Amino acid sequence: MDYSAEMLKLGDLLFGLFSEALGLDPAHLKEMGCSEGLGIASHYYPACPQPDLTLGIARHSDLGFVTVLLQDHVGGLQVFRRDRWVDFPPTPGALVVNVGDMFQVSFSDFVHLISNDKFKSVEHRALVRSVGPRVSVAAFFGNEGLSTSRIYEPIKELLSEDDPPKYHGITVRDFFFRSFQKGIDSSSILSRLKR
Ligand SMILES: O=C(O)CCC(=O)C(=O)O
Ligand SMILES: [Fe+2]
Repeated sequence: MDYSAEMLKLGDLLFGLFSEALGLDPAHLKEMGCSEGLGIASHYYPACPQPDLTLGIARHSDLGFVTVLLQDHVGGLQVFRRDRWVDFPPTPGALVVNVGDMFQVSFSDFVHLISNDKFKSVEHRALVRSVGPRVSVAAFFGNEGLSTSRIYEPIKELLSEDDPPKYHGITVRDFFFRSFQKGIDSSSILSRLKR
């Protein structure tokens, strides 16, 4: 409960900063409901005797607006960048966002969509290790439980004649539904919402 409450505060702060980074009013993304629908998933990856034969979590990008991930010291998270998998090693005490031990923020498919490609969602996966267990805690903003009929589409203020909308709008619920139909480890549903 405490963790969720702190995450909600962090969410307000982050979405304020992301709004400003997009050149929008600081309250813009919060007013769109982006900091709502918090879902928290805790992962437990046991030590694996043959880590080369499996994965902790397969390649994917997160679906909601933003994910804040807390990971322990074991490591295993990888991010897909410039056509290769890059380790995202835990740095004890390092603050990527100014809270807790080791936080990192990844943009999810929905922020990708509403920002019209200005923020890009990041594909990632987690390996397993022969040492462990490894524990991580992912806080997802814009979780499937966000039951609103609101259609999320590229933000009008970010569009121009030279920068037309790249995606069709969709509700959070439909977005999750269609993504779960396709399963993890296949191309993002964003490609199917392209105009
Ligand atoms: O455990 C990790 O490092 C990644 C977890 C993750 O990607 C997720 O929960 O979406
Ligand atoms: Fe993820």
